[in-house]
This record gives sequence, structure tokens and C-alpha cells, in this order.
Amino acid sequence: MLEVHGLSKTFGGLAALKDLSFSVQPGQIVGLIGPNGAGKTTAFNLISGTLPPSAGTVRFKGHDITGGPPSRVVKLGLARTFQNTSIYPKATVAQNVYRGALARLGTSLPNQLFSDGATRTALARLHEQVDEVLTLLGLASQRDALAGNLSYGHQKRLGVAIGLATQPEMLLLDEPAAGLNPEESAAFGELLRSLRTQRQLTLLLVEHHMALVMGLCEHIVVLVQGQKIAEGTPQAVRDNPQVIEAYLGAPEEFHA
Ligand SMILES: Nc1ncnc2c1ncn2[C@@H]1O[C@H](COP(=O)(O)OP(=O)(O)OP(=O)(O)O)[C@@H](O)[C@H]1O
Repeated sequence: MLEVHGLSKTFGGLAALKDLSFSVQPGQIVGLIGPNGAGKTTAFNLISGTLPPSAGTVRFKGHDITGGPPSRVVKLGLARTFQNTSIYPKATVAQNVYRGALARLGTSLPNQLFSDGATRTALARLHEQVDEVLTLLGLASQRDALAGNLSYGHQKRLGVAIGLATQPEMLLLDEPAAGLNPEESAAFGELLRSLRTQRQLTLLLVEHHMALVMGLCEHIVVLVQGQKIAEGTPQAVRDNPQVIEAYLGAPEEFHA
């Protein structure tokens, strides 16, 4: 589904990401972990086409998507959410989700306003998709609420809803559980697992909540200072001495 090969990014003199390679199989849930500044968000930006890499390639379903643009990447079926939920607080929950749905539709605004038959059919389908996504994320009863009035946990859900509304086959989630308490984080993990099944999604997530990562992901890639130091199953990564030293700490301190 996704093949990252030799991906590097330099900002000025700083190598934020060095020669990163890994792949994600269809239907897998893969975690990208590492300490602050390890290059995780940079990797997401390069994969989603938000930033051009200094070197390396990204292939999604066999298409070369290196360097984006993000609109093409989304249309191919690869969507992302952002670390700080990028919602419009003064728009309603439903209006926020429409943004995502329209990104995939790719219809220009004049076409949406002065619509021909084909556009009208596409828009009718789009209304259904927005309703489906709101229901899936448990936000249907709040569809007309202002997004800025949602609880923090629901705002995180809305971020996922906006990504899902683009009808992706793969979703990149940047710290989906940041700021959630352990119970909310566990519930979020269950939600992601059920979304994977219901939508046949492939998921790649950056996350610091280790309990969530270890419980949810089937494969984990560990970055430290821009470099991949390990990858494998949660168990293999948890037991890897280099990972323990650089990131996780001693096993007895690590509550997965
Ligand atoms: N646009 C930019 N310009 C200059 N330096 C940048 C830029 N974006 C990231 N960096 C630097 O690249 C390095 C990797 O940052 P990145 O945000 O990718 O790390 P991260 O693993 O996502 O960290 P965190 O867990 O704190 O979000 C850091 O040293 C950061 O300061």
C-alpha cells in the first residue's frame, strides 16, 4: 500500500530525516514512534506531499507520490490528520466534515454552485458520505454544533472524521490521542480498530501514548534523531535494547 524509500529531509543544515525506508501492507495498523524532534511529523509531511523531500521516494498503491501535491495524494486515497486538530471552530461539525468530502470530490466551487446533473449526483452522494462519517465517529447528534464548542476528545474525533470524509484507503494520523486521558485514549484505540474493519482502512499513526501504540499497532517503526533505529512487532520493539535506551526507558518503567 505504501512504500517509503530512502526518504531524507534537510532544513538548512539540520538533517530532520535521514534515509528512512519502510513499507505498510494493506489493512495494517503501523505506528511511527520516537522522542520529540525525531522527525515523525516531518516524515508525515513528506509522505502526504505537504513538503518535498531532499531525497528518496514515496509510492502509494504503486503510484509515485513523492513531493505531492497533497490534492493528488488525497485523490489517490491517502489522507492525513494533523497534530493540532485543524478544525474551523466557528463552523458546524457537519460543515467541517464537508471540507474533507469536497477535497476528494475535487469539484470546483462554481460547479458546486451552478451544478450540472453529474455534479448534483456527486453532491447527493457527498451528503450521504458526510452523514455516514458523522455516525461512524459518534458525532451525528452534534452535527449542527459549532466545532469550537465540542469537548477536546470530540474535536480529535472530528479531525479523524474530516480525514475519513475524503474516502481514503489509508489514513495518516498525527498524534490522534494527544491530550486524551488513558480511558479516552483506550476508547480512541477501539474506535480506530473498528474503523479499520468497517472501512477496510490502512492506518499509519504517530503517537506518544505507548499503551495505545503497543495495543493497537501490528508493526512499529522507531525513529531517533531522524534515523530509523528499529522496526518490528510491538513485542520486538519493546524488547529491543537500543529502543529502550534511546526512547522507552527501562522495561520496568514502561507501562504498556
Ligand atoms: N519547517 C521546519 N524548519 C526547520 N526545522 C524544522 C522544520 N520542521 C521540523 N524541523 C526540525 O526537524 C526536526 C524534526 O522535527 P519533527 O517535528 O519532524 O519531529 P517529531 O518527531 O514530529 O517531534 P514531536 O514528537 O515533538 O512532534 C526537529 O529538530 C525540528 O526542529
